[in-house]
Amino acid sequence: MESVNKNFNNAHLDNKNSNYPTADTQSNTSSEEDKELPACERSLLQKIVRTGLITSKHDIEIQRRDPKSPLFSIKSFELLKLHPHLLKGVYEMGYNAPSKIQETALPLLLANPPQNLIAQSQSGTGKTAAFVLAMLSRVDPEFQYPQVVCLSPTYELAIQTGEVAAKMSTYCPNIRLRYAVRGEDVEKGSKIEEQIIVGTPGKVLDWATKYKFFDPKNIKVFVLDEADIMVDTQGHQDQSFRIRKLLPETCQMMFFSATYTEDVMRFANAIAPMSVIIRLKREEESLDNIRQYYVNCNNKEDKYNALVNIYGGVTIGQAMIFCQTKKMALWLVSQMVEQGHAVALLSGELTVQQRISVLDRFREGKEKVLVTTNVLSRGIDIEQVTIVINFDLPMTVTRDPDYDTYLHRIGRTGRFGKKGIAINLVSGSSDHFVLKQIEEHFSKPIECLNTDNADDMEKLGAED
Ligand SMILES: Nc1ncnc2c1ncn2[C@@H]1O[C@H](COP(=O)(O)OP(=O)(O)OP(=O)(O)O)[C@@H](O)[C@H]1O
Repeated sequence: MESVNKNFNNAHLDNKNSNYPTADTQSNTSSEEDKELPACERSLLQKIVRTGLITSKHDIEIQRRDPKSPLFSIKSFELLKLHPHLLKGVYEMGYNAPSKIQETALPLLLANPPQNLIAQSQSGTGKTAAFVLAMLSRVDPEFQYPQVVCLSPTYELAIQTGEVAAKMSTYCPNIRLRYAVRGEDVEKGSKIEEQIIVGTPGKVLDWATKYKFFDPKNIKVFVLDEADIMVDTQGHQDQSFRIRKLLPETCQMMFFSATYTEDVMRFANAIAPMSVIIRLKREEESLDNIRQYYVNCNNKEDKYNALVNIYGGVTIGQAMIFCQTKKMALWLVSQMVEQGHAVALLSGELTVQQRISVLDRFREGKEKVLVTTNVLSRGIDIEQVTIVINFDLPMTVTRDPDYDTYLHRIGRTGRFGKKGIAINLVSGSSDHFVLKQIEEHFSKPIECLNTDNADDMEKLGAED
């Protein structure tokens, strides 16, 4: 029998770049400034570029509905009494110990009788890995019909979840997964034999009700992922709820969200009543580990020269360069490419598939420099980036300092030992004024750097 990863014949895993939808996910290209990406795309790109866990200093907050049910946390995966093949898959993924959210979520998710769970923690804290492990553990591979349904807000996010399931179940050859996403079809009149369905709400609802490709009464686990994105998407809440109503009373509900707004909680309580609610406070970005500099420049050509000096002077790590407009980003990239530098450009007019491909290459180190606009200013955390350069300072439309964007561009979440360098290229008195305000706002010094001075440049490479 085939394992999960060998059985994604209804999806396009082999060539990420060939089948991603584009039309409805393209950004507006008409404006001069790139708009920020929609939440679902940000979430996807963040998953693509992330290479590790976001660890948290905070404690889990637990709101328990049923005081009789046991609640404990585990410090090792062994304590979960997983099937040995599943445990092997977990270790092979490099997960040595459970993350903070997993410590509390996993015993609950695997408990008998099954418990409903609502879990909220920021992206990157290990939610997907937690529910995928629970989904795989609950499957009975002896039976050839769907037992688990997992809903994701978009095609791409569903594929990401499926890929985690594929890896984790490498040694569980009898567990199989089916994608229920746009473009996938099941032969009319036939029944799905795979035990896990991962898909988008509309498609799953159609498969359950209109085509009856599977019997919802056999579903033991219902996962709703990225709930905050679901509530923002027209129709998803309603479709999810309609699916939920088809499921048996005993079905275990697992509800995951990166945020905890009123809308999300209303949705959560409708989907997963009588849940244990666990929350992990967001790890705030900070400038603590960042050395900040500014370089005096006369014009954009001067900025470019400064950049080339920095680029030549610092050989470690990777750099991200932020421009305020697409036009400026294009100009900068063309200059750098002309001089033979390997640079990548990420701007708003790219399709989802192009963005993924740019970020994949950057993450793999094929390009050392990524030039981007505000599309990436928020919520994308590329760990291996050691230098962030503000080719243009972040400003609001009224040309006031945009403190949030500054922090999001260069700040780091409290990951131990991650130092960074931020360099602001400033030209003209208004830039200087904005820089001064930024310095005062964060109460952190921004030092002057002369990129023509060898001693100054040496500072950049120094450890502290
Ligand atoms: N216990 C663990 N040990 C080490 N790495 C882990 C562990 N759990 C998850 N990871 C890794 O950490 C990263 C984030 O995990 P995961 O995708 O599960 O987080 P998430 O909270 O679901 O984030 P998102 O909301 O973006 O999906 C992934 O690269 C994942 O492989």
